[in-house]
Amino acid sequence: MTQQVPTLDIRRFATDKDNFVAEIGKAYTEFGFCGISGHGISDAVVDDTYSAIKQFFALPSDVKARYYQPGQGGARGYTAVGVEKAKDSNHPDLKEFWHVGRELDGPAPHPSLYPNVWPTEVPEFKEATYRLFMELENLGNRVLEALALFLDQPQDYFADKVNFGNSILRPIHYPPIKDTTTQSIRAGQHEDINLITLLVGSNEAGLEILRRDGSWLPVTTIEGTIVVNIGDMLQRLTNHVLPSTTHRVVNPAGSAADEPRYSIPFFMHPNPDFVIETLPSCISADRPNRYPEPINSNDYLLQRLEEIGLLKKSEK
Ligand SMILES: O=C(O)CCC(=O)C(=O)O
Ligand SMILES: [Fe+2]
Repeated sequence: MTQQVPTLDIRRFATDKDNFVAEIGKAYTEFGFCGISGHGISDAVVDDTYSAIKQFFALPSDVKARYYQPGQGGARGYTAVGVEKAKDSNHPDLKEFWHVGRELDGPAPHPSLYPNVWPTEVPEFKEATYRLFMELENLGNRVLEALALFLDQPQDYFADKVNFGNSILRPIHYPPIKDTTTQSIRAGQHEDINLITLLVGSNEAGLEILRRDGSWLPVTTIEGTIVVNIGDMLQRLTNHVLPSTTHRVVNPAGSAADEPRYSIPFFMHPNPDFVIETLPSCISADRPNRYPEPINSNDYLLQRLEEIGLLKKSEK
């Protein structure tokens, strides 16, 4: 059977709400991933961000390294190749990345909402990436509204749980692969930690999701589609009604290994003090509560950052 991650036009959430909610729910229960078209984020916003991040990643390593922020678990600024690895893997991922967090008007409502740092070498970096951050957050809020209805919650269920979310935009550069005998891959198989992830740039080959039968399914979407997937925090909140699907980015074969790959996931997080407690509507006789112990989102995040090598025990 040929399978493909479905794509849905989010404009139908306004015009054909009930069917849209049922279809997005089906896409996520089956795949944990769904392509979103009709999102209204312009090519210019995306292109400006790609142009800025490519300029940054092209800088000398020692210049980039100055933007590493010790003790934050990579929460803001730059993280070099060889630092992050998938949980339970011994081989670090073949990628470097930058994290943009939420800009705040006043004092941070939680210490984990660190201030941003910006690369002075690329003056347009801040405006371009933060514009994309805001537009993706907007889109993420609409996806969460649809998911709230699918979960028998009020449409605005997530609104006051994500308004100070510790969300991050992660521009990633996967450099050309020089050592083709490496045991590492671009991104080892993993599940995302957060509520939902919105991925811009999924048109480039490499992303694959793990199906229940153990096979890997490449995610291919048409240009302009934003891929949105469920992370572990939402999987936990929904008692696995919405599954967080394992995925990876594989190394390209042949001469394609000489080409870099760029992508920009936006990890949407709840407010740091949000307590993840299984939704009663997701518990039944057939689906007993897997998580009787609620957990604070920030504690959950710190535990997970340590597992993937971004935070050392002593820094917690
Ligand atoms: O680069 C991609 O396509 C996916 C990246 C990813 O899965 C991640 O950073 O969590
Ligand atoms: Fe991921």
